[in-house]
Amino acid sequence: MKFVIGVDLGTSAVKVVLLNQSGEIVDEVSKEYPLIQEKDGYSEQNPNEWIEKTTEALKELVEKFEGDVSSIEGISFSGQMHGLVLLDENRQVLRNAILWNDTRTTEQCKQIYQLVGEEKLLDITKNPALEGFTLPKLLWVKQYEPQTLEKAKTFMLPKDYLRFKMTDEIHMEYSDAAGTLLLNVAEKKWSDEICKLVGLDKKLCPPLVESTACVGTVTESFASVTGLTTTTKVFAGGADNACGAVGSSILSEGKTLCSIGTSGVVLSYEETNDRDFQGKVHYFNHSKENAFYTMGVTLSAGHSLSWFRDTFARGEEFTSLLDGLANVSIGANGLLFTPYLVGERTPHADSIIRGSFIGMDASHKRIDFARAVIEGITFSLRESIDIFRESGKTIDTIISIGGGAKNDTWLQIQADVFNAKIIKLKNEQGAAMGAAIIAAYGVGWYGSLEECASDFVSYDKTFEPIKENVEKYNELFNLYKLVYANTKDLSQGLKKFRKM
Ligand SMILES: Nc1ncnc2c1ncn2[C@@H]1O[C@H](COP(=O)(O)OP(=O)(O)O)[C@@H](O)[C@H]1O
Ligand SMILES: O=C(CO)[C@@H](O)[C@H](O)COP(=O)(O)O
Repeated sequence: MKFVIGVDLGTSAVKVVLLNQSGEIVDEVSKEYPLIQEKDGYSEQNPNEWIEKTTEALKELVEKFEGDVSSIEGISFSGQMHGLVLLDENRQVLRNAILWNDTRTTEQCKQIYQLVGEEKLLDITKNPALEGFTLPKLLWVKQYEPQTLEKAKTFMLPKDYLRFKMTDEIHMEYSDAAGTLLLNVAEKKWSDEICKLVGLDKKLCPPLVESTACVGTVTESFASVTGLTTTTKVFAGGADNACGAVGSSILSEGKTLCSIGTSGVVLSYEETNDRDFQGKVHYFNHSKENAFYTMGVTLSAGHSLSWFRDTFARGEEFTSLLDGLANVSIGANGLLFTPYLVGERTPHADSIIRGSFIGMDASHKRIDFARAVIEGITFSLRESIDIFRESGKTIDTIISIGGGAKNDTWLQIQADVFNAKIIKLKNEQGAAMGAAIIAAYGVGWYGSLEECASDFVSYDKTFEPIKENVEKYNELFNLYKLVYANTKDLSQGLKKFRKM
């Protein structure tokens, strides 16, 4: 039997999965790491912690593996998007990585519009300037830590840095490069024009490759600490959402994905690069060559639930926190939650807005709050679905993955709020699975990602929308949408009282 490994470098943890040639997950190991949030809007991680935890996870996986390690033919990656990693000329990390959910860069987003122009930016990158993307972070470092940028030789994204530490090779692949705001998405090359207009040296941009490209083999030093062999081929991999799409077989037109990890996304496959969503949703290169996807992003999806647990039920498992969720009626007994814990992206690109519970009543119990959090996250994702529906897409079936797909009641809530059939996969780890599929295709087990995904991805259960629930949720959703407009000024006023 032969094997491949998929590594998903998430925001809350790294997950490594060992897959056999029949597409079965033989083993998986996960290691958590923290977010560093020193100030309001800041969100960083230490890249060396990613390496440490991934090394530990791979070592554990290999130690438990009973077969011949050289039968692990390939390894590939999925990673949290947009995070800025800066390396000096000795390939050493210059500062903590600034992550996708860090919103300190509102000023730099405005600068990008002034320097590039909104129309040109959309034309070249297919996306608006959002705080989470990488270019605003580069400009923030240029403005506030100029000595760091002067020392920088190259910038990287999280999983590309991890792959570099395994192979000694520096690359970036298209699906993640698309989230930097420096890539000409349609032409698949770094944009000279944007680099010039914003005053960044294009030499900072690493060489570009396809997600499925073999970029080397595991180095001797990495093999010696993990137990892997130096014959294992390393494939570039993809952005976590692109890999989530591969790992859920979202590889043809008409397919929709909902992924609830730390962030939450609703993603739709696009065959071409010429649809016009006026920047209302992100438009990125897929991990499948010359394909694309559009997506709406809720910044704090799973994060809202983990924040709620860590703040009010520290140490409890999600399963116990959510015990009794199904017994709380729709609308959490009159409680609404908006998940704007670190600001929002879709449909409100707003770094200042913050979350709220509306309708607190003396009778509310902790489980009502938990239900309100889950419903609020789901309403937020419904706003992305509505953008897609308004553009003419039919969304009647959605594959749901990520930590949020672990709870069946939440999956039924998704079916009722989205008014669509929800499919749960046998393995909710779509992104790690996607990475493993890229490796399986890369080593030649299959002739295409589609063939591999159709063999490896299998459905577990489906959740049909219940008409009566859909109607109740439609009414609640209309109230939910009013909360943003009514709390926008309040959030602005409270800004100066936040942790600076
Ligand atoms: N048993 C569970 N029930 C409901 N939600 C869960 C459960 N386990 C995890 N989650 C949610 O999933 C999130 C983590 O999802 P994951 O896909 O692992 O994230 P990431 O890829 O960002 O690291 C948690 O923040 C939590 O909200
Ligand atoms: O910023 C985005 C997408 O644009 C996020 O989706 C990140 O890619 C993080 O993903 P998770 O850790 O939540 O999976």
